[in-house]
Amino acid sequence: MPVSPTPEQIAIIESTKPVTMIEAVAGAGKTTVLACVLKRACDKGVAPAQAIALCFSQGAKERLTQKFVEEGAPRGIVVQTVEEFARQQVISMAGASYLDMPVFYDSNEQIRPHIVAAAEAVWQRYADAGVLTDFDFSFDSNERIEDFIRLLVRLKANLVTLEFEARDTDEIAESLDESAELIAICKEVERQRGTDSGECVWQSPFDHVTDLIGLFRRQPEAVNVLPRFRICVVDEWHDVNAAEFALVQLLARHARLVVVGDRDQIINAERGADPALSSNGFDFAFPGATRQAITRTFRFGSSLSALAGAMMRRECVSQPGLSTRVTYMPYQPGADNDCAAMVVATITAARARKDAKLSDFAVVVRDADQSIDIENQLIDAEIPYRCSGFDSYLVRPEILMLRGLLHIATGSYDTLSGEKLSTEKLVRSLGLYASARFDSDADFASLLSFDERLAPELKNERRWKEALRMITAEPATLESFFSGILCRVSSVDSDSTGRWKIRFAEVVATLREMAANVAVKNTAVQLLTYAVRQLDLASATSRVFVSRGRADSATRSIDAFIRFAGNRPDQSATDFLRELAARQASIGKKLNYLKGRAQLDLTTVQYAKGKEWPQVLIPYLERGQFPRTANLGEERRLLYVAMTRAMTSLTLFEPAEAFASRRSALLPRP
Ligand SMILES: Nc1ncnc2c1ncn2[C@@H]1O[C@H](COP(=O)(O)OP(=O)(O)OP(=O)(O)O)[C@@H](O)[C@H]1O
Repeated sequence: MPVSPTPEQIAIIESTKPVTMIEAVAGAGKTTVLACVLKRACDKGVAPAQAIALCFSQGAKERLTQKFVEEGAPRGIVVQTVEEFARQQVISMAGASYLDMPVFYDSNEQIRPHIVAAAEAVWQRYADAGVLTDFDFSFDSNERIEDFIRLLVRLKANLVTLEFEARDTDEIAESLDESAELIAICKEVERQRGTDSGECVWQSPFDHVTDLIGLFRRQPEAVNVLPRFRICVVDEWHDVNAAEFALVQLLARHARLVVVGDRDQIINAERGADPALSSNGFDFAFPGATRQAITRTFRFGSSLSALAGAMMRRECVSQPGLSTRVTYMPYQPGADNDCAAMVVATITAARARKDAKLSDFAVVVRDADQSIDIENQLIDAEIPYRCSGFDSYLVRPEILMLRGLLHIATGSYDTLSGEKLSTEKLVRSLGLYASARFDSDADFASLLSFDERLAPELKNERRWKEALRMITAEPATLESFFSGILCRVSSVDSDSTGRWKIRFAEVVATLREMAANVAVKNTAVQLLTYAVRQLDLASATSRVFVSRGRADSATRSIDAFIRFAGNRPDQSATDFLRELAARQASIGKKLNYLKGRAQLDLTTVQYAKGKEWPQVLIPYLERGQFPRTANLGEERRLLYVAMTRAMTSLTLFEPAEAFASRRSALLPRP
C-alpha cells in the first residue's frame, strides 16, 4: 500500500532540482521518498530503464525493491548495489575493448597468494639494493593478511592507489603514517595485478569501482560507455566512500541526483565510508545542491524515539499516534542457553496471545555466531525461521568440517546421499581446513583421471569440480579423498602446512579407530572434543579465515556446536549426524513449503539495515557480545540501527540485575 506523503515529503517528491540531499533519522521515510521520487519521474516521462537506484548492501537492495512495489513504481527501474553496478560496467568496458576481462575474486582467501608474492618481490628488491630494514616481510599469519587487506581497501576507497604511479612511496607512507615497506607491498600487489597498465588481471569486489575510476583517468573517452540515466537516486548515502563518490559524480553529469542518508547509521567505516563526503565534500562537489529535511520518524513511537535520541545524543521525534513498547528482558549470562531460551519463550508467549504473526518477528544478532543457540531452541520449539544475510550454523564451513570428520570417522554416509549441495559444501569445508591447493599439484590428474587440457588458472577450480562430482555421486569416497588427496603433502606446501596435513590425517585416523571400537562407546561429543583438542581448532581456524572477526566468529560457532553435542551426552556419532540432517531438512522444508511468509527472520545488524519489523528482539546485550570491539562509536551506531528496525515492539535482552556489571555499556540506563 502506498503511503500518503506529508507536506515535507511532497516537497521532495515534487522537486525538480538537479541535486538534492536528504538527511533524516531512522524510519523518517527516506527509502519511501526515493521510491516516490522515481515513480514521479517515470510518471513525468522518464523511461524506467533511464532511472537507477543505487545502494551499498544486499539488504538495502531488497528493501528498496520492496518499497518500489509498495509505492507502485514501474517495473524496469535499475536497482543495484554500487559494487554490482561497477562490476557490470567493468564487464561492459571489457566488451568495448577498454580492458581485458579480469578474473573476478569473491573471497579474501583468493587474494592471499598475491600478497605473499608481492611481499617476497619487495623483500628481494630491498635485499638487492642492500637496503637494511627491520620490516617483517612474512605474510603467513592471517592477522597480517587481514590488516594488509584492510589497509588496501582503505587506500582504494580513498583513491590513493591511483596515485601510486605518480607519487613517491616514502611520501605516500609519510602522509598516511604507514611504513614505506607496507606501501611498497601495496604498490607491488597493484603492479602485479596490472593496474598501472590498465590490465587488472584479477579484481576483488573492492577493486571494481577504483579500477573503473582509474580507467576513466587513463582513457577519458571510456566514460562514454557508461549508461546515461536521467535520474539517479542513492539510498544510505552516508555509506559512500571517495571512489564511489567519484562514480556517482560521473552519473550525475547527465542525471538528476537525489541522495538520502542518516549520519548515525554509518556502519561501514572499514570500507572507507567518510562523513566528510556527505557534508562539506558534497557541497564542494555539487555547489548549489538543495538540502531537504524530514523531521519525524514514521516507524516507531516516542518511547523508542526517546531511547534512540538519548543513545545517539540527537533529537529523534516520532510522528504523533505511533506507539512502540520497549521491554527489557533479563537473563542469566553464561547459564546454558538462557538468553536463547528467553528469546524463544518471548516469541512463544506473544504468539499465544495472538499478538503477532511469525513473519512480524525479527531476532537481530550482532554477529552470525550468536545464532546457534537461538536456532537450536527455535527448531526444538518447532518455530519456522529463516537466516537472512548469513548461513544457518548447520551449513557454515567450520561446522560442516566437523560434520565431515564425523562422517569419515563413522564411515556413515547415508545422510549425504542425494544431498548434492550440502555434500559439496562439506567437501570444500574440509579442503579449506586441510589447506588443500590443487593448482600446482602435478600428480592430481593421475589420482583422479580426467581431461587436464586447461589454462593453469582454471585448474584449481576444475579439479575441485571433478572431485565434488565424484563424491556427491558416491559419498563413501570421501574417506579416501580426504586422506589420499586433501591431506597429501604437495610440493608447494610449506613445512608447517605439510606438518598440519599429516596431523589432520592422523587425528582423523584415530577418530576412525575410536568410532570402530565397540568395547568403548564413543559418543559424538567425545569424538568432537577429541578432534577439537588434538587439532587445536582455535588456532587452525585463525589460519583458515583471513578476517579476524570471521575467525573469532567461527571459533565461537565451534564452541557452541560442541556445547550442543554435549547436551546429548549419550548420543552416538551416527545418530548425531542423523539428528543434524533432520534439523537441516526441517528448516529447508519449511522454507520451501511456506515460501518465506510464515517464518521469523533471524538476521544480523548489517543485513537488517534499511528494513523494519513490527516485533524486534535483540539478544545478548552484554559486554563482549554487544559491544564486541573497542570502537564504541561504531558499536553504538550498530545498536542504533538494530533497535530502530522495530515498529510496535522492541525487546532488549540483557543480564539480570544480579549480573548488572556485565550489561552492555551502550544502552542508556532509564
Ligand atoms: N507519509 C507517511 N505516512 C505513513 N507512513 C510512512 C510515510 N512515509 C513513510 N512511512 C513508513 O515509515 C516506515 C519507514 O520508512 P522508510 O523505510 O522509508 O524509512 P527510512 O528513513 O528509509 O528508514 P531507515 O533509515 O531506518 O532505513 C515505513 O513503514 C514507511 O512505509
